[in-house]
Amino acid sequence: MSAQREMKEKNPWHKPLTIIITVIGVIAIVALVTVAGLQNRPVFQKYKYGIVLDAGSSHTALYIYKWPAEKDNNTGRIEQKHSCKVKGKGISSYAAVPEKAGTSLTECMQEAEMQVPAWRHQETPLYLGATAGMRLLNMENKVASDKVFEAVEKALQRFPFSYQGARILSGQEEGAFGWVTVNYLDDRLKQGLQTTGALDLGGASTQISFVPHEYDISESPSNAVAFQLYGNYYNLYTHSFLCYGKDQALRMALAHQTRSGPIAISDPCFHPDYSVTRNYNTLYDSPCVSERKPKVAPLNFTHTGEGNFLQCQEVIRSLFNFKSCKYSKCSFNGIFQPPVQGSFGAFSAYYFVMNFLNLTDGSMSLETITNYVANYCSTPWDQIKKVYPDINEKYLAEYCFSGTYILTLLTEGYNFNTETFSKIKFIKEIKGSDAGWTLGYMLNLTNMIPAETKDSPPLPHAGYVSIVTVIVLLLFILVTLFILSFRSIWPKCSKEPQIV
Ligand SMILES: Nc1ncnc2c1ncn2[C@@H]1O[C@H](COP(=O)(O)OP(=O)(O)OP(=O)(O)O)[C@@H](O)[C@H]1O
Repeated sequence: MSAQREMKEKNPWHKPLTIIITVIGVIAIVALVTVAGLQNRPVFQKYKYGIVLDAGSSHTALYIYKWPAEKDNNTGRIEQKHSCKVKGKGISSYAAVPEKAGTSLTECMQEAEMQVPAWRHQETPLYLGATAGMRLLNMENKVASDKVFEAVEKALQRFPFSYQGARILSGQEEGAFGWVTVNYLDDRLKQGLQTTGALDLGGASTQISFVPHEYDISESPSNAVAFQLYGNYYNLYTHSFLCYGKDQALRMALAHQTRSGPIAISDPCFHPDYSVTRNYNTLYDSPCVSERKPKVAPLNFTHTGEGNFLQCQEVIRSLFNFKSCKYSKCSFNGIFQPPVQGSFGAFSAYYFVMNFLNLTDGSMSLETITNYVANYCSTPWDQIKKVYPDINEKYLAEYCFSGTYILTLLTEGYNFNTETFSKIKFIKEIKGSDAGWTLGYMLNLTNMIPAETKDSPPLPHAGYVSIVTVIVLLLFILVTLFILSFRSIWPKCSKEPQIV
């Protein structure tokens, strides 16, 4: 009782001051936390956009990408917002009527106008990249190729976007940008993780790209691409085989079988009972086979199926030259290739074909997959048509060839074995964005991947609020202690101490 009394005597202002400090403190904390919370709440997300047209040999596709506007400085995550498949064939097929190459793009471009907010149109970059179809047309007929580009440019410039040009990508660019796309979408570049290789099977060319172990780039400099991304260095091996996309490979396989100009062939890569009439001129109308056209041949030949996987592999093997290699190691046709290494993402036709055959599971061994394809090939054509009535008949007829081609290319061409094959994932997209070269191409042209700076992500909202709260609490305690330590010089309160 007397101790309490003593306290009161010593701290006559003790109680009111404590209450005032507490009230002010609580108000300050509530105010600060509220302000911190409200201020840091993400504002209505605004996006920027970029458009890339992939003018492939078989068709053209339009991709729209978007990224948060406030993170324009290399830190925002870019994702695919929309894609549009242009109706009809690839732009190279319009060599005889170039204007149609331009008009064919109209529908998808109109879709892009709807997809990108109007107030962003003028600042949205628009690119067109052409791949193997135009590479072949350019080799075959440069004038026709230029005319197609002229028509395409004219058509694209009519739209309100920021047109950045149309050009043919080199095979090396196609391979390297496909690799960038896969690793960017997987977040491997930013985090400096081990990268994934990229396998792309188009209609007219195919690409393989990966970062090999102990890679001596001087052995074949034309296959090396050096990158510095997010502060990490990569020595990428990449090669593009022109004419080894699945459509041109099929042409080569048919050319091999019709080299003597027969009136009919029995093809092991097509189903038993399959039979169509094909035209010699149409078959040999490609730089991939034109030189092999038989001197004497009828107008047409009958193409019938046999459905024999092993014999089909024999035909496909004849498309690869394994004889000459001036390097320490080659894939085929005398092209340098270090041993395949690590995991791979296989996309485009690799995915279309393996997905149709139900072989994208990942748990299936190479042997199981091979047996499945062999069994599929031997199934009669009538039966196949009955089981898959809704599948495009051209694709359906070719899955036996395509499946066999994929397995032969991977195992005998690139030297994947049972173990390394199991590290291939057949993919269409990653986190909602299609796998392919287009995203990597745009990232490069818009400088969206910094070479040096490592990204340090901003503090998440909850972390920010917690830190502000802790700082406020600490400040509050500090101020209280400070005030209390000066209590002896604090002016006396109105009430005189009562001495009882
Ligand atoms: N659902 C499908 N089933 C089977 N094949 C398909 C399917 N869809 C597309 N294809 C074929 O897959 C191949 C690859 O298609 P993709 O669009 O990747 O090639 P591209 O870009 O036209 O060719 P390139 O890259 O060589 O210029 C083409 O031959 C195409 O016709």
